[in-house]
Amino acid sequence: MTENLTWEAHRPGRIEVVCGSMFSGKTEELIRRMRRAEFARQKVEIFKPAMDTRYSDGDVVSHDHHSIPSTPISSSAEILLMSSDIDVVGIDEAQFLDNGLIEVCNDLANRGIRVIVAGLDMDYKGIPFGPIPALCAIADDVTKVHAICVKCGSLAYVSHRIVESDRRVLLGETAEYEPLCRECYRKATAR
Ligand SMILES: Nc1ncnc2c1ncn2[C@@H]1O[C@H](COP(=O)(O)OP(=O)(O)O)[C@@H](O)[C@H]1O
Ligand SMILES: Cc1cn([C@H]2C[C@H](O)[C@@H](COP(=O)(O)O)O2)c(=O)[nH]c1=O
Ligand SMILES: [Zn+2]
Repeated sequence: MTENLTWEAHRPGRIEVVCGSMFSGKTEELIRRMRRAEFARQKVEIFKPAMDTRYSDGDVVSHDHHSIPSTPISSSAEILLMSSDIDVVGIDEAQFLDNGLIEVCNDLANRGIRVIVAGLDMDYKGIPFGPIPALCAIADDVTKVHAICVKCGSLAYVSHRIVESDRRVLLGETAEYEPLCRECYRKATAR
């Protein structure tokens, strides 16, 4: 774990990215970091794309049903408008937000705000997803988390879609996706 453990005491602006496949623990890790910031009496605000209505309209909810209140947004620019006077900004499901998010996160960090972004690094085809790759490039810290491959038990690296659809955005959970390792994904998608 490369989280900066001295952050609570010093409060430099920074960008942290938590990325990985579905079920890898991104949301749990985001909630953990936000709760620790609250214990440190930091003012926190969590955002998520309004279109992510999977478990709740308002809360960020993990697959294990841990939750934290959030503000749904339709565009990354709304984060800037709502972050004055905030110490720590959290953003979940950031792969669904527009590329303006990269500049927004930079602006916030340059103002001294700690920004924690969680999102899918790749879509179901294994292609880098939305603003996440660029955010990894400019981040001060990147944590890649891993689910367990449901076929063989090794570390998963990608989310395999198990329903018929070639839309990039398709909300879902275990009925629609399974985390697989490279080898099992290759076998599952071989024609
Ligand atoms: N194959 C799996 N590997 C690891 N965790 C899984 C798996 N399937 C379900 N889970 C559950 O998902 C939880 C992580 O949920 P969450 O933080 O919402 O992940 P993410 O945001 O990365 O999709 C784990 O604590 C575990 O209870
Ligand atoms: C791979 C992939 C996923 N999605 C959707 C499915 C879920 O609603 C979210 C990911 O949520 P999680 O917290 O990471 O489990 O994204 C998608 O729309 N397209 C994809 O390719
Ligand atoms: Zn496997």
